[in-house]
Amino acid sequence: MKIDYLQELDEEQRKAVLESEGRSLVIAGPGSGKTRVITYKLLHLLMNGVKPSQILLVTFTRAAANEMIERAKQVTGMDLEELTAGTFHHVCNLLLRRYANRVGISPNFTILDEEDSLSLIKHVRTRVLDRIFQDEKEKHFPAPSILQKVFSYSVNTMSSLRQALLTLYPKHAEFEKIIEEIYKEYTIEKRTQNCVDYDDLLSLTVFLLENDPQVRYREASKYRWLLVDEFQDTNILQLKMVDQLSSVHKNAFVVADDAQSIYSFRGARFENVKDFARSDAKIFKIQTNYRSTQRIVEFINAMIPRTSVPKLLRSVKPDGPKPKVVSTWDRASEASFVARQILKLIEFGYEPNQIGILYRSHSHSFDVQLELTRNQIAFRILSGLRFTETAHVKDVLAFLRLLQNPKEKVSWIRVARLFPGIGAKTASAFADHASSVETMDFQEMFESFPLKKPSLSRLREIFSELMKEEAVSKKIERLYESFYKEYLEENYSDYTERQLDIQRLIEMAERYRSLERFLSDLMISEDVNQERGTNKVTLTTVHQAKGLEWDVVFVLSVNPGDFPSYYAVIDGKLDEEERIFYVAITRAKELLYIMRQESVQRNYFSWMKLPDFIDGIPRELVEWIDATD
Ligand SMILES: Nc1ncnc2c1ncn2[C@@H]1O[C@H](COP(=O)(O)OP(=O)(O)OP(=O)(O)O)[C@@H](O)[C@H]1O
Repeated sequence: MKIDYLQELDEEQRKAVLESEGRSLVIAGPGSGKTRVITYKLLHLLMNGVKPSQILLVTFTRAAANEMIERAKQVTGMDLEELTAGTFHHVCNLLLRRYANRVGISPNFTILDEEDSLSLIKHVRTRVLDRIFQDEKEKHFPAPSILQKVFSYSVNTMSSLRQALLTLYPKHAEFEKIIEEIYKEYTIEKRTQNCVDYDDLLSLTVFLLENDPQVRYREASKYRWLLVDEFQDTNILQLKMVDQLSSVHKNAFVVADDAQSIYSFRGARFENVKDFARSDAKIFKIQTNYRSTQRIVEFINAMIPRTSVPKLLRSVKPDGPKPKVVSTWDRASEASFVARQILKLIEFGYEPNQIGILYRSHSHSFDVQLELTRNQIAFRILSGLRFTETAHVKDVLAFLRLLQNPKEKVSWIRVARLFPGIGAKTASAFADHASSVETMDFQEMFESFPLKKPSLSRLREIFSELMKEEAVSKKIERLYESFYKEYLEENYSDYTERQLDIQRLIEMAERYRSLERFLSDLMISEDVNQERGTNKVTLTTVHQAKGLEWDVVFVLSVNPGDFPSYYAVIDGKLDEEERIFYVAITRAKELLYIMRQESVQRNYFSWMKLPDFIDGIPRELVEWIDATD
């Protein structure tokens, strides 16, 4: 039995399993079998006398832990009930149930999920603002979702609220004191209600282990081995936990691909891998790539992020075509190239579900969504809602739909509610009125409505402005500039992404003369996909593609400003952008297309001289395709 399982490992993997002891770091390349190594380490420990109760296995998701345990059960035939396994949050919960009193809560505490925590923040925020501003409304004060992000970032990076605010939302720095007050009251609320949020689970555990040597010793003595997967995405609190819980037996086996650390916005700390390596850890590298063909692996080797531990991946797969860099003219021609190519690939025998379209930002996929729909190619989207379903695109479309059909109630209710002082009741009353009056004229509709409110006058003005514009794109532009841009800033923490979506919608509208045609093209996209089965092309952001793979991968919009993202570059996060690009290209098994648009080079960001990933590609490793005509 022992011989069998070790033979399923290659030499580097076997060495990592057999020779690791004390603090050990397995630096793994993409597609090199990280899961296999950690599972076999677990097996190996169990087969060599370590009891299940002496092992702590920490994974990124609960499902990953379950899979590993199932495999270990199959091979060892052992009962593994006593093994502690799951995410960091799961482990924290177990510990805090035991020692809650020592951190000022009762063991029967309840856990708030993100939505619960958001509503508590909302409640506290209203109370504090009412107290400070009384009747005056402070309309520029950050929304509850922004506060939630700031609080969470500050906990997970162990930085002050001020630092978190300056990093994430410097434009709200003037409200620092009030935000601090809300945070304090939010914390008190949680304590008096005996509940904790996800971030508390981590921070209270670390606080407990750090400040109570007795508990630390008792808990750390239990575990002879700590096994941690996806270590590149841990934050500072999680690193501390690993150190604390391995402080007696000193056996911590962590697996990481530092080049795939892409969650810094959630507080993940890519430096954890380097800090761990520096702390006299034994280092193992696993560098055989079982996923991609030779040419793709050569390309991956050339594109390793500059800040990563050097690795040289070897491929075991037969040779295939070189990755392709395809120049198109703009988003529309990129989309039509991708759709045409997919039709050819399917004709050639590739299954749609073996094709992935990856992008840095959800908005980069809009034109492709439209083009796939036109070509009757079914797709599924992992990266969130279809763009016509996102709240902000729906808002804009509601205005346009009313311009086309002023009788449509749903859209009236939607647009009216965007304005302060208009609640559900007034919105419905106005919608009823608008759909029942004879006239199709907006001004008359507003004039004949008995209730007068400043917000309704503002809405009326907006419609009169929109009527003045002929072109569809100009209508959206006007709406955006005069009202909606500011609305997004005030209501969404991720407003920059949403603003980009609207700009993309404007670009798309530029290709249409008729409003009716534009709206129908956007709306019919739903139907085609619902009719099809599950064999669909996948559209996803690179973040959501983590751990996945496809035979064919298209990476969209590799243009300076799009990918690498403009916002990340100006925030000094180019290194993380390089890692995101690395994750994207390492998902491909056989064919890889890197798409770029020439028109974007020539206007937009060209004067800013933003970094360009295409410049860093060695010419001989790829095939260059000019599809600009
Ligand atoms: N020694 C091996 N021999 C044959 N196949 C292997 C071996 N080790 C791993 N594999 C296979 O390689 C593929 C990639 O493995 P896995 O998905 O675990 O990679 P990974 O390191 O998690 O990749 P990534 O981090 O890029 O998502 C899997 O299909 C796995 O079964």
